[in-house]
Amino acid sequence: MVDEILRPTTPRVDYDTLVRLGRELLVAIGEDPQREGIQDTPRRWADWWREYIEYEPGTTDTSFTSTRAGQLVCISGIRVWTLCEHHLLPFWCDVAIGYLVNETVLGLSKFARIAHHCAHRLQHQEQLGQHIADMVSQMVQTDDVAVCLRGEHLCMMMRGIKTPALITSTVMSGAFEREKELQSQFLHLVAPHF
Ligand SMILES: Nc1nc2c(ncn2[C@@H]2O[C@H](COP(=O)(O)OP(=O)(O)OP(=O)(O)O)[C@@H](O)[C@H]2O)c(=O)[nH]1
Repeated sequence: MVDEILRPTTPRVDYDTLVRLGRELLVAIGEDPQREGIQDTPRRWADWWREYIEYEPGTTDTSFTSTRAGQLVCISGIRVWTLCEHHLLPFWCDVAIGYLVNETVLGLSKFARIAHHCAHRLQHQEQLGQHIADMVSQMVQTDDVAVCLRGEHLCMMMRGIKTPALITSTVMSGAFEREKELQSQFLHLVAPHF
């Protein structure tokens, strides 16, 4: 299973510690954890971390035998939310994935499951793109994989430089790296979603 290769086991949170840290966080920012309205906030905060970290993507590897190799398949418009590893603030990314069919055709929903699976960790955008490309590549058993991401980072929007900005990154492997025409075709086909 590819999931096991890229991420040996689903990580587990230390829930009780998270609840305690949630309480300490409130105190550290000058709040009274006993104040009405935030008494359950440490528990909710721990729940959110658990939901995020212990995310289960479901089955990601249903595949079929291809009748003919060479088709370009693109899946775009997948939106994921993830967390910037520098500031622990969210960023969203719209994800487009393309591959040249070899012998294996992956179930269409699995591309979105893979993208969400890869999103549920701390990282930066370039890592997210590479994780998705690596996992898709193993699933479809070819290096001919392209991934394009466009994202907006709260660590740039609501703090620091405080500017809206869209960040686009790409991963081009195999034929997508070698053949500029194929690369352009992929980017043209997924462009309406960006
Ligand atoms: N390449 C890349 N950089 C990121 C990503 N997310 C956050 N960063 C950047 O990580 C850098 C961290 O820089 P530091 O100078 O250590 O931290 P900082 O003082 O909070 O930086 P500012 O955001 O400029 O205020 C910043 O430039 C962020 O914009 C990402 O997904 N990819």
